[in-house]
Amino acid sequence: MEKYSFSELLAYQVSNTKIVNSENELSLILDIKNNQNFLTNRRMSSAWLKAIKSTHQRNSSYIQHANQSAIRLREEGNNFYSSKSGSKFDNMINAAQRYTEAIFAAIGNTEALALAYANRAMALQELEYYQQAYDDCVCALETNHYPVKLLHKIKMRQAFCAYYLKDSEKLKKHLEELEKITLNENFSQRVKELQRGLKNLDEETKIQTGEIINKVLQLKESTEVKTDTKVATRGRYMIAKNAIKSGEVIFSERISSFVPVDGCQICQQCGAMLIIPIPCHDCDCSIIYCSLKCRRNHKNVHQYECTGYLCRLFEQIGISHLALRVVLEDFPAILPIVSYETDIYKLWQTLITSDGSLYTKTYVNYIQTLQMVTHMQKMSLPNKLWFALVADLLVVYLKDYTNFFAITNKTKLKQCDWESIVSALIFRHIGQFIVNAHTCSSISPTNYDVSSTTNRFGILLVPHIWTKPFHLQRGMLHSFSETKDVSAANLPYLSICNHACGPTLRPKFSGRNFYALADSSIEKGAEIFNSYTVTYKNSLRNNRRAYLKEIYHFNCTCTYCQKPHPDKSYLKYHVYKCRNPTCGEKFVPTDKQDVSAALHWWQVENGGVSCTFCSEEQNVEWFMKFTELLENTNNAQTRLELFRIYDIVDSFLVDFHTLKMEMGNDLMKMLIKSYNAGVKYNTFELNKLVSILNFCQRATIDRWGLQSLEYVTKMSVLWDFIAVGAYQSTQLELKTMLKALDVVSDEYKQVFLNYYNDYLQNK
Ligand SMILES: C[S@@+](CC[C@H](N)C(=O)[O-])C[C@H]1O[C@@H](n2cnc3c(N)ncnc32)[C@H](O)[C@@H]1O
Repeated sequence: MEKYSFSELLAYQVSNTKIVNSENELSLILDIKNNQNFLTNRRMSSAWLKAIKSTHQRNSSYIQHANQSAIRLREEGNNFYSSKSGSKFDNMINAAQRYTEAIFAAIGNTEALALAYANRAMALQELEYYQQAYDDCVCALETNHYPVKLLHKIKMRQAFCAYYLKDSEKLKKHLEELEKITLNENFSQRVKELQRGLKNLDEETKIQTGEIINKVLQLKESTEVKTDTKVATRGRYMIAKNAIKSGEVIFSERISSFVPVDGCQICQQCGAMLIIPIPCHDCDCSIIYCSLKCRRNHKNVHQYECTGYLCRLFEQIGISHLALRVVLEDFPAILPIVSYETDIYKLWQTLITSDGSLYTKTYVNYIQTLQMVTHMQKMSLPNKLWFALVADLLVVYLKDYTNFFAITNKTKLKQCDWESIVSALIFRHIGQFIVNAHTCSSISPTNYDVSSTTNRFGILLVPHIWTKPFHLQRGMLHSFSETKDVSAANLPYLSICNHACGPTLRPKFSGRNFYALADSSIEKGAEIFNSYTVTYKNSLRNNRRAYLKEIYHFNCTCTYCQKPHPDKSYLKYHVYKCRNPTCGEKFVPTDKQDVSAALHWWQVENGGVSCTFCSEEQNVEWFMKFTELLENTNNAQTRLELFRIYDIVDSFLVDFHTLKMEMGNDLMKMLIKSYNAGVKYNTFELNKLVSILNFCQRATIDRWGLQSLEYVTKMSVLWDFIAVGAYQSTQLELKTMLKALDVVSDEYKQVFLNYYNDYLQNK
């Protein structure tokens, strides 16, 4: 079986299942079960899962090699820890980074792992990450391989961390533990010091960590849900109950379930990105947490997913992972309410019919998910079968590798019926998430790959950018000048919003909290629109329409799509002035085959652009030259040439042209790097720099608005130039820029605010 890939397995099973169309998810699952090839398919699924599991089984030479790597990395960390040269802070960062790599390299429950955690705790304490250091001590002890002779050291570290965290309860406990150990003079002295500290600790000032991001916030009073009875496809929609001002929160919602995308390094429980990772060794460090608290809170889910992560199952199933996650998180809560049912069909109706008894229990979150729209019925039978068989495969996984179905033991239905129900629920959620899942975007580090499988220590442990926890070095805010999709989430209330190509809301994702901010002033009674795709300022109507029709099954008739020139707002970012002296017309490149490629010719190999009036091919050699020169901005001559090219193209690329903005942004990023490397700019260069920065700001606001991640990432470069004294902003400008941070997650906002307070507010 191991020679089959996931898609080959599914394709074979689909071709092997001869059934007619069914009316709902449960009937299709039951039809599949009654099919004559069902047992063969099931055996294949089991064998395939077994095969991928054995592929990831570690042999003894792997284990030996892993432990050796862990020891070597820890020693590298020790060298940094005891280094006397260079900045102490960066040495500690480097040490903690190597210890983290040692943690990832080590095998679970070994001395190598215990020591890697214990040593990281030591570096993190120096770096003043006290809660993380405390958690590391616990992780070291949990391995049951921490050397007994060193126990006093780790207990002492816990006591110190507890003291700094102002946690008198824990401090007391660790002091009592230390009193039972025979200590030398030095350690006894430290215990006395801590005993004095305990007396002074004020319980009320206990530091709360990780709480901001975890606070449950739900705000829905300003909105109301209606149902369109005239245009059936529009279904439910949301309106504003009161007038809402631009930038205000329209509603907020707790993300009920999410899964990281592309192995993004985020805490599986709270979604935080700025973390010192604690991996799960049982699944080969495939997932991480920001704290032991999050690991504890996620246990009810991870106990069922750990083996799946170990054998890389979830990487292969895309959005179906979110469907499984929702069942794992939400199904156990409704089980006691529906466990009286003796008939599987009736049970299914209770689950999916909104006038059923379950739906009177408004406190049950899962019912909001169960109500979400699905277009599964509109899919072709082979497509439906594919998803149904993925759901069945996941049930086989739960059966073979977890004790998930033990929760159904004391119910009236048989386990095989519950298997069908769970399969049908996963299948239903897959259909729902095709049109309801939300992609969470976040600011992301530029010099650290958050999806890397080799570097998994996290941006907080990258040297030469931080001065203390969450405070950056001057000129280093551009380390956060990119955005990335980090997770796929279930947000049933946001899912009620219908689509418009110019949305009324701006999403803000912060850990597990979601906020819908008003894009502009909203009148009482106006509909709240989300955008399911790229907005009208960033895409062509036909492309959007085709996508919305194919995935969401409706024809977009929003005000932007109905305008006489629906692409005008987008094409204005692609206007050229013909270089042919006898022509000189303004034109937008076009191509019958592929308009997008014609508009973005610089991203296409050997791409070029021709005037649509005189057909003259325009000279674009400068673009290659510009890109090449960007590599060497430390050189004064190169910079002069870059500014010269930028000036020349200014008259060719009209107004807020996309390419002119991209070139400006790239140039600014390279120039701040050069500045940090010691390059000083003369007055001519500073003037150029200011004018390009101004242009990029205006162009970004025109296209994405001030409250957008796009703007904040550009602002990060601008703030660097302000911080180093190369650009001056008025107080009003600074205030406006601070407002833009409303759209950023709380953890990144804190980094930006710290930067502002450290380097900008007195400029
Ligand atoms: C995320 S749901 C939105 C909420 C949905 N109306 C409901 O009743 O739950 C997406 C689905 O709503 C419908 N929809 C969303 N926006 C629409 C629009 N502008 N016009 C028509 N139908 C729309 C489509 O059926 C689409 O697949």
